[in-house]
Amino acid sequence: MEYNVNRFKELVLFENRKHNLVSRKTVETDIDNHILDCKKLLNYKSIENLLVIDIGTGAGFPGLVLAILSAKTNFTLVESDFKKSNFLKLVIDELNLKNVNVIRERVEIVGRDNSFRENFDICTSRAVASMNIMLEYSIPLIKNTGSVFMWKGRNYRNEIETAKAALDELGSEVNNIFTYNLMEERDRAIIEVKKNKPTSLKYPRRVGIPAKRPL
Ligand SMILES: C[S@@+](CC[C@H](N)C(=O)[O-])C[C@H]1O[C@@H](n2cnc3c(N)ncnc32)[C@H](O)[C@@H]1O
Repeated sequence: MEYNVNRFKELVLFENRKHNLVSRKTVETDIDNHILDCKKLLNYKSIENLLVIDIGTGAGFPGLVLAILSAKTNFTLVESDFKKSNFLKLVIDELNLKNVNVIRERVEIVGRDNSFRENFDICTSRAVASMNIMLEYSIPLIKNTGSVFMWKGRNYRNEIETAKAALDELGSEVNNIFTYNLMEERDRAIIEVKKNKPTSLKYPRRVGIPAKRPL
């Protein structure tokens, strides 16, 4: 497993020189922290044997890192960007990972597709959109009583405050907040939101609308 994490690291650094997958200025120094940040979920939650969907995986955070570390868990990675989704597929092939698949599509479209809708035990996402927008992307995809885990910075309380209407409208509530130190004291949080009822077919709205007119 550690070998695969190290190989993933090498591939990010190598491919990043050709394609702009992660901010070039900081990736060489920050990559270990990005990986550590992703791993933190496993300190709080056992994800073994679950069906997980990761939204906006980018170059692999957190969905691909967690997939490398959790061979018994099945991951679907949603990433609309062509270069990034190709990179995710390249890593999956190189490491011969059998527990991951990649969907190159906007999540608003995936969330309206019956083969994905209300299908996952948990959803993860890091640095994709503010919490109110993320809720509209993620809640339709998880099963009733499933959970969404959102990686946030120290500003998470404001995000929760702004997301109150979205939490309500989507029949969900903040269940837990895990805070930890990454670069500084208590600078990171993973917010767990629990779904309490099936999602109205109204959500997610059309591509671009959740971000343009957040709930
Ligand atoms: C800032 S990056 C973060 C990537 C990664 N999660 C991380 O923590 O490094 C946000 C990613 O989300 C993807 N994304 C944003 N909105 C999306 C949407 N509606 N559907 C699918 N992917 C989306 C972008 O293409 C981008 O790769």
